[in-house]
Amino acid sequence: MTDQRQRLTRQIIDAGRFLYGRGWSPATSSNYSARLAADQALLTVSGKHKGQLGEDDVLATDLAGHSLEPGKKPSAETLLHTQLYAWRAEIGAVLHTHSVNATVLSRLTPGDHLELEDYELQKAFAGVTTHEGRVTVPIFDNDQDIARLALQVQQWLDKHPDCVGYLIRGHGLYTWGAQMSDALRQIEAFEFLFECELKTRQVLGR
Ligand SMILES: CSC[C@@H](O)[C@@H](O)C(=O)COP(=O)(O)O
Ligand SMILES: [Zn+2]
Repeated sequence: MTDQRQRLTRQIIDAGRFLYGRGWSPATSSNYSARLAADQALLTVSGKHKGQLGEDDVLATDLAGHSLEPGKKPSAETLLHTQLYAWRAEIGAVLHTHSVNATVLSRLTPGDHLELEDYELQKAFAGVTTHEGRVTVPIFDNDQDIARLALQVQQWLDKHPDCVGYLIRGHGLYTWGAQMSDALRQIEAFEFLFECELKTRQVLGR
């Protein structure tokens, strides 16, 4: 194994322990990845408990989502990762989680997006420097046809190049960053903000 693969594998395993520990990756849900090379990603295999990943529970793919390791079963949502690496050369890590708050908020929000505004923590997102602005989070209807879902996502990204993450309704969150630490920071920020949104709605009876 190359040093680079070993380092990224460790980051994925550690991310899984952390995200499972926070309750954001229950019951084998979620998938994680890191860019292995300009034209390759390293992704979690399908169906594993994400709090108990081992060194063999990742595989390399090309950016069209094809496995480069035939003996291993790639994540069902591989394409949702590789499309991001193909979209932006600066993306180095992608995380997908299934928290209660992301799931409930996406179900309670009608329409195709959610606006986060006036929160200081918006500054945890790449490119955001003030609370005085809106972070728009698209919400795509869930779809078991991942290629079709990836097409919807791509259409949004092409029109909104500053997008920092998205929700899939009743399913979960995708976000990304230059490094694994950036993607983890954004997951935490989204989770904090989703909880604020849900609590605010509860208090206001909305
Ligand atoms: C355990 S249900 C969750 C899955 O259907 C899927 O949404 C998911 O996040 C994990 O799929 P995986 O194929 O393990 O990467
Ligand atoms: Zn999922």
